[in-house]
Amino acid sequence: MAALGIHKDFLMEFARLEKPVQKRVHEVFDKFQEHRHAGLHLEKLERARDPRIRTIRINQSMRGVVLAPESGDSFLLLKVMRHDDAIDWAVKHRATVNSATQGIELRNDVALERATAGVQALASAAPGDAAPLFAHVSDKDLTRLGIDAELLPLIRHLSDEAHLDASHKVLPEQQYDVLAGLAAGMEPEDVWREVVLVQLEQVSPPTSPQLTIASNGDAPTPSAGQDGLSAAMARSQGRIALVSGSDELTEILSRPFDAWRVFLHPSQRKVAYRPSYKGPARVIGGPGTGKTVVALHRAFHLARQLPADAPDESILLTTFTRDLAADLRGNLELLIPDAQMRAKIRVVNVDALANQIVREDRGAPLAIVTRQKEITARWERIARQLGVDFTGVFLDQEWRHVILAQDLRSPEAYLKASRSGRGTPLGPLKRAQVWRAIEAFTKELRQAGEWTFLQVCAEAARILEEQGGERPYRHVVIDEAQDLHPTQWRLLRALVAPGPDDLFLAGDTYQRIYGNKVSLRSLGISVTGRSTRLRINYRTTQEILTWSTALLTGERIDDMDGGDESLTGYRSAFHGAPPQTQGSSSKTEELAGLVAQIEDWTRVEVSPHEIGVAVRYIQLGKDIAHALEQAGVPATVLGAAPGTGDGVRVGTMHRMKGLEFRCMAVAGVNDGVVPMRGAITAEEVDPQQHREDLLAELSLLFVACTRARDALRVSWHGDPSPFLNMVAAL
Ligand SMILES: Nc1ncnc2c1ncn2[C@@H]1O[C@H](COP(=O)(O)OP(=O)(O)OP(=O)(O)O)[C@@H](O)[C@H]1O
Repeated sequence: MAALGIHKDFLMEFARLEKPVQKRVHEVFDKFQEHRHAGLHLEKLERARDPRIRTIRINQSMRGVVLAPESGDSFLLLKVMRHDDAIDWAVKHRATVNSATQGIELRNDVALERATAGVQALASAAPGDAAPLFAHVSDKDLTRLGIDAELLPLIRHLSDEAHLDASHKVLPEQQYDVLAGLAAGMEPEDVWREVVLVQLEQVSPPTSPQLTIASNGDAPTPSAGQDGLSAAMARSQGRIALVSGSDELTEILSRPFDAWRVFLHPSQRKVAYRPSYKGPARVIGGPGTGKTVVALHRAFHLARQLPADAPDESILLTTFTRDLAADLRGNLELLIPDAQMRAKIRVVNVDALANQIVREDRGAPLAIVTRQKEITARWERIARQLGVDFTGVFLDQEWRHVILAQDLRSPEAYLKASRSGRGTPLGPLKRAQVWRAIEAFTKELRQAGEWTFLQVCAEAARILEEQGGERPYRHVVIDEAQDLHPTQWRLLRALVAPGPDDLFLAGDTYQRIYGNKVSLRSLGISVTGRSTRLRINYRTTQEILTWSTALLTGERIDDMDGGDESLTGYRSAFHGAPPQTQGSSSKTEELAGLVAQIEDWTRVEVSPHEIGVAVRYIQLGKDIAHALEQAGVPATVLGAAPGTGDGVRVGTMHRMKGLEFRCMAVAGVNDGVVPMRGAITAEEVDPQQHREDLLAELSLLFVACTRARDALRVSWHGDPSPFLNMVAAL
């Protein structure tokens, strides 16, 4: 049986080709099963380091590079390039099999030899005092992790991480992954488990999306009878997609930019396509590590596992906001072209779902009080009327973080409740006063027929619990889990019966921006032993990641499960320019500099819609959009009154959550604005809440900065935000 593999690089290069050339590439490889027998015109090259690497004519100027062994029926599309570049690439490269994972790796022999000679010459000319980067790892361990003897002379001379990064291009990718893990401080045993074993475990995956994208059928698994190349291709998931036929080739090539549909990293695939979890499971990881991608694939996997008679919308895929839910819906369409299969998954944000449950129960629409300012003002008025000495902010926080969070329904329950997480102790008398204020506040809402969002969630959970019986969903998949309030968790818990594959969560507590802290265990959701961390960032360059991570260094962040989170070991798959920081003396000057930068970006072929601008408050965003429009650059303010929807996307930092942009500017990062003075509880009111609020503001800046793919610019006018002190030394 002929097998065709597509290397990730091939798809990336294909994506950048003009449409007619793409069409031609498609024609050349379409019906590859028949062609192979008829003999694809694969040309051998003289002087090639690897005689199995051949080229094929696409058109006058472009050639494909293909790995095609002498015997056997399989071939692998490696590159598609301009004629001379393709020949040059093809003669210098060699395909080998990694000794640990048995997957295919590619190496540029010529560059590798040159780099090795270079470091050796340098080391003998100027021997340094410092220990080499991998002095602590034995040859035996390196070999066990798949580092081959040929590479050791180079690796043993690497002096630091920057040196390793500089060698990235000449190292075979799997071996680089191993070395990057060791350089980040991981023990060889951890690298074995997280980098090598995940790959080995997938030698015979039960099913994989790359094989089922078009057919949704089961994947052929490599067997001993197939030739070595096809087995090695199957062991290279994450880099090579196996294609089962012409339809599947068409499907993959139809959306080449969306590589996440096809190429999951083994660590992502392992989580998403695990046949079953005994109970709630979750994926964690820093920004851009593909948590949303994994959540989408998990939903797909669960949909495929449903029994044939399962009704539509048996699975819920949910998240925090309506905008994020809309993004998930769009991406699900890309991942699952089959509309019938897609119909098994309902995508809706938690609040909208809660609203629907309560609305249907009452038979009437609900009036929701959405504006936080109005809610605080009501608390202030009630405190005055009752003559109690609490601020509106304090009462609102006590209601949300203690009473609603623990679902306290009586003054007795509140009197006994733990208030851990709150910084001001409250004796019985004070608690009685708070309870009176809460009764007055909720009574007023009830009489006006009004609700807050959290009340709606609490009510929806209560309705489901009281109904008992069958739960509305078989599986619930949750993205941006770090921001959900305990009330929302109680609703999610009530939506699905406890059992295998009930809940699947994706989240990152470093990105918590709404101050909703939870302990999953206390909510009856135990993920112990079913939590996996992703470490490779696919969005942001290493330079932007290092800079942004420094903002949060030293902060203690919980992991929602009784432990602490850590940012160690994260790394990016790309490199680029370091972030720029720019201070100005006035707002006018800052805006002029920002507009000039955006104009520069658009001059180097970045489309306006690939540029994002994040600000802490919307008015500044409107001013920036206005300044851009005046300079002739189209701009849209996200979430504002309907505009054209084109151009540079300008929005609040909150609104940027979950989005990404090729070039990102974070503007107005001034003292007093970031953190926003009004959003921070005074230390005298509640010292613990004060710290939590500061942390949420810091996370907000972190979220905004990590939306950048290639370029990040952070600017301010007047005094810079004190948060920037943490990165000033970088
Ligand atoms: N295996 C992959 N191959 C190629 N691209 C990937 C892969 N995994 C993720 N990506 C891409 O990386 C980017 C980040 O992915 P995603 O949004 O899922 O990350 P995330 O962890 O949810 O990020 P955040 O927490 O910052 O919102 C997206 O553009 C996604 O398409």
